[in-house]
Amino acid sequence: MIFKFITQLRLLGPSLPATGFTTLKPGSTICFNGSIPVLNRVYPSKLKFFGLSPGSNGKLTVRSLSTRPSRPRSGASSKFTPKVRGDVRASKSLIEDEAELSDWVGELRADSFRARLTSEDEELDADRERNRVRSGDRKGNAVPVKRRSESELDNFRESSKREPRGRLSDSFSRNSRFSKRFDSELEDEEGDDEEDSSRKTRGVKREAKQVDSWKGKRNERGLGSRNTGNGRRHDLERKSKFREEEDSDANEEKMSWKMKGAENFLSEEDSDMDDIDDDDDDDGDYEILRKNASSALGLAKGVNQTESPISSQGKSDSYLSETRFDQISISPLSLKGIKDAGYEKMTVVQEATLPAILKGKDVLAKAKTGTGKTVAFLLPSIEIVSKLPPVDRDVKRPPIHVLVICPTRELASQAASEAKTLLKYHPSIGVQVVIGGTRLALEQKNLQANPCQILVATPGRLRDHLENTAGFATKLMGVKVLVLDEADRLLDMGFRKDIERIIAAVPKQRQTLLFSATVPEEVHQICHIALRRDHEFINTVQEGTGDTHSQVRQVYMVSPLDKHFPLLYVLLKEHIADDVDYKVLVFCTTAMVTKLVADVLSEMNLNVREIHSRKSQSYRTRVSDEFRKSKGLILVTSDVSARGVDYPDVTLVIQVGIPSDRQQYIHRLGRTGRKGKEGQGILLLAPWEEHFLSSIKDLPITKAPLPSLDPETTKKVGRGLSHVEMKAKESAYQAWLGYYNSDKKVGKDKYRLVELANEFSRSMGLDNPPAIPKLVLSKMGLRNIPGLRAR
Ligand SMILES: Nc1ncnc2c1ncn2[C@@H]1O[C@H](COP(=O)(O)OP(=O)(O)OP(=O)(O)O)[C@@H](O)[C@H]1O
Repeated sequence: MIFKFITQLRLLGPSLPATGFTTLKPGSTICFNGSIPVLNRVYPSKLKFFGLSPGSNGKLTVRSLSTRPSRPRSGASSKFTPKVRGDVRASKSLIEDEAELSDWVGELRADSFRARLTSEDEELDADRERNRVRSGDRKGNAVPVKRRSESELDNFRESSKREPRGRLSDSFSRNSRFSKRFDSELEDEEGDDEEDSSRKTRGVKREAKQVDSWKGKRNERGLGSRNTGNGRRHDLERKSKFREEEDSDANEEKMSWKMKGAENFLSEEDSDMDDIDDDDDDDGDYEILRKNASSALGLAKGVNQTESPISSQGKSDSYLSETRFDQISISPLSLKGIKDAGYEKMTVVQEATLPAILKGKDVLAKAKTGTGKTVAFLLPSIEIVSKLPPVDRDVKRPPIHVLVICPTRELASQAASEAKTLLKYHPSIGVQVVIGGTRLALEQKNLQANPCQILVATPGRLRDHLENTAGFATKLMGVKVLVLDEADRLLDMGFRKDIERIIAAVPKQRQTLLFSATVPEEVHQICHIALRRDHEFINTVQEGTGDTHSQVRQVYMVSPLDKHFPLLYVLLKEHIADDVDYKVLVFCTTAMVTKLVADVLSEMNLNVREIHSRKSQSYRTRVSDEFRKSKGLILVTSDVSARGVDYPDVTLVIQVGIPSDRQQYIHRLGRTGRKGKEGQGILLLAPWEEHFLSSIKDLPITKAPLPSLDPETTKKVGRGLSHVEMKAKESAYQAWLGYYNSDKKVGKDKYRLVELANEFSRSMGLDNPPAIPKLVLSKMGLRNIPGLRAR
């Protein structure tokens, strides 16, 4: 009774001691005899502050919000502590040089060793992981943000007028953020890979003739046109669109298909390195998924399972809030920029995060893909900069006030361009972008000539500037706001070293904002390296709605590898026949496999572009811009396009092979269904890849039957494959082997792995698998495995 009284008092007044809470453990529930609904309504943020989530039963669940460095915990979460670094599996990324290669192999060996000696531990870990997943821990949810009530909004509007803008809270004495160092040996993703291109001009012409027979089959698999409602038909009269000659800027692109010993053997920079997510094979879970197959068929047959209201134009407005930008207190200059950008209402995540950011809080925000997170962190950052005293023109090294880090070059460029839009009427605030793949010297010159208060960067290139650009470190000492976009990606092992280096280079007294559509539990464990202890976790994904959009229909198909090329072709043809405005992304496991798939589809006369890390930055930018503006185009891509890239109106996302983890699946799928629009997603797996499904079992993905393949199609695809260069096949084979070798499940049994790789080789039309340099084989831990050819 006394305890109840103290805690209730504490909730009503933060100045009172909360002694009772310190004794509570996460997961405990507290009963408040019916007062919780009232407390939650009146003091939701206070409940959240104490890590308390109100349950449907009127009880509170204690959830620790402390992100202090803690002792290593058991289970998957412990992977984020340095002591158990060895648990991190080898990178799936391209390993470019010998040094990286040795690091990678070091990890690999350690893994193989563990695989042999610690199977018991692994079982234990798997059990813990399963328990964690069952208890819903994986979602890492704090209190989901609901739409603000009018009274709450009024308070927000009022307080936003009262709060001095741009005040950076510096009243927190931070614990040393870097009391621990993490010694990941994995190298960064954004290497300035000098690259490539096959100069080959594919001379691809879109087929004008469409195959009507496919249309009838589409609805059986729930992949009907998004325009079905409008009864849109393919326009047979539409003129063929010729693909641009790819070698128009051939001078800029260098041939990268030189086999450079070991350099060329693995996957690539952009295949995901992370090891956050465990895909434990859980037969029980998978059984549930199987049982859901009936609903899968329901979905496949076009049953509308949509939860959010979709308008007749196939668009849901649920990502928008009721608050208009002109109702909140932001500078007139920003408001003008917003109006020009065409934004009227705030999106839910913008409405939820703006007040906290403007109050100076550190924020970790989770919101679904395509719901306006970029503006959510840019707008308040601009407001903060606009309230700072102007920098004296004579200052030799004008400070950078806002530093935004993005994991890929495309994303960084996109964020910078969004910032430019918002800054249209702020002539005194400059924005610049520094990304890999461009000349460092040119960027140095630009930074010198056009000082900027807002800098958007990829981690590797920023580090480069820190180390090589005179005065750059001094400029970073002016940072007031640090943003990590796609925070979970930036905090995983692939980027950790760079991010730690960057955090060490900016002042401790700053505000930090972490945004992503996926915030796995591990991020809560590790975010203390960037965030203050009292940060707010703002989760706009409502409990029970899942991390993907309900208006995006998701299906998976399972078929032997040798059918994947013909199936992919048929699925694309069907979609093209369905939707004259088709815009498709095909995600592949590695850069070299991406190139192979693009080559095959081009040979089949589909209108295809490719984008991956082995392409020059100028090529990547050009293709990305083209795809953004186009309709009637297929972009075959590696994970360089998985996160954040905002291509409007993507109609279909196909993922071929297992994504590196659950997060990557969600982000890739999130390229469609943006801004409330409808979309479709297909995951094409081989039977031995089905274990991945257990990691996405909470998502509304259902099994769809395979389209039938007539012999003519299979022959046609075979002919297409036979025209693809042998080198492309060799590189794809090696990359494929590298990718699956690092998969926890598939790579465990090396004998089986080689059998599967050779199945992949046969699927490319090769009788014998390509030979692989001995050095490469030994680095991969695959020497003397029967079935491999060494050279
Ligand atoms: N208030 C708004 N009203 C309408 N459109 C908006 C608004 N804010 C942002 N947008 C637009 O929404 C689209 C998606 O925004 P953005 O790319 O920031 O999404 P995101 O949540 O960061 O997605 P992802 O998780 O994939 O990175 C962009 O085209 C952006 O211009």
